[in-house]
Amino acid sequence: MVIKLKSRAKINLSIDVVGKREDGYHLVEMIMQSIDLYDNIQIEEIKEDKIIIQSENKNVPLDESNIMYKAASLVKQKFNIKTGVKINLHKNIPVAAGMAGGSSNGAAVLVGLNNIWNLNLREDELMDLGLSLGADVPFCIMGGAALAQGIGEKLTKIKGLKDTHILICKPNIFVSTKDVYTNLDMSKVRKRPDTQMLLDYINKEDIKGLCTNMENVLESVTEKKYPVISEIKNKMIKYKALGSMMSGSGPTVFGIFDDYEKGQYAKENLKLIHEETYLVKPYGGGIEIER
Ligand SMILES: C[C@@](CO)(OP(=O)(O)O)[C@H](O)COP(=O)(O)OP(=O)(O)OC[C@H]1O[C@@H](n2ccc(N)nc2=O)[C@H](O)[C@@H]1O
Ligand SMILES: Nc1ncnc2c1ncn2[C@@H]1O[C@H](COP(=O)(O)OP(=O)(O)O)[C@@H](O)[C@H]1O
Repeated sequence: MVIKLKSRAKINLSIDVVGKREDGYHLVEMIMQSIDLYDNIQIEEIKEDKIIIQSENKNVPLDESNIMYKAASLVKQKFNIKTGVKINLHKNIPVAAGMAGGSSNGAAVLVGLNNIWNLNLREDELMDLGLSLGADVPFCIMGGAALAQGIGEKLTKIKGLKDTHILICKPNIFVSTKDVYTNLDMSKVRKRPDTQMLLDYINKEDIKGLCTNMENVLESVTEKKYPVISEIKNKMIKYKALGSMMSGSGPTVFGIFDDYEKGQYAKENLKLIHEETYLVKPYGGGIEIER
């Protein structure tokens, strides 16, 4: 059996850190939004008891460290499955970018194998399984838009963005999420988000209110190290984005536009310098099985 999936990226419309767990993981409050930028994944069942990962993207590991390998291995062990899978990944989501590309790929493999091996796991069971692969994996399974708490796994669905255009721009640097959290010093954070106020703006569809008040405390680490992030944010505003911010641990910067033409103009200009620039729409779902 062969199954094809769309594995979608996310952006964070806000990130606050409200505490730290004993194991070093940070307690967060984040507003998550799926976007219609996706990787294509094909999973094929094979007779041998093996997990084979293939990708044409040179930045993606093909060994046991690939989160898709970890997801398949977890399912095989938990359900004592003796056949294997060949997984092919076509990457469109920038790698190590703050857009949960890897987490989304892991989520897609869980959803795909649930289908291939008729495991009949409910979405909440898949999300519990996904948490052991990474803090953002449960959200990637659910998709749409959510308030994320805990370490990112306590999810409350929210309405999310609709009629906006989101310009994604990833400068050619690679950021480690672990390093960013490790170097975070909350006393150096200039401004923290008022999460409830942002949720109210989203609920009222007041995109301007959202855009002028979005904050990501992780910018204090990544933006300081890489000035190119501030440069892209300034350009987004110059090209008439309603607001611009870094996503996740970075380095991707996004800008929100209410007008397609303005977004397109900004894209054409930013793409001259930063190859990985995409104009996308918010998306209301998570992983999608292609029939
Ligand atoms: C920052 C965020 C915002 O959505 O996204 P990305 O930048 O990765 O896209 C997430 O919190 C990233 O989630 P995710 O990338 O799944 O994290 P994991 O793989 O579980 O953890 C990677 C490392 O980040 C740190 N980590 C992660 C999540 C969290 N709430 N606190 C942490 O301190 C831990 O040090 C961990 O070793
Ligand atoms: N399927 C995968 N796709 C992308 N990166 C992966 C994957 N599996 C493991 N990785 C590793 O995870 C790291 C973080 O990648 P990624 O998930 O794209 O970052 P982020 O969550 O910041 O967007 C990469 O540097 C890469 O080595």
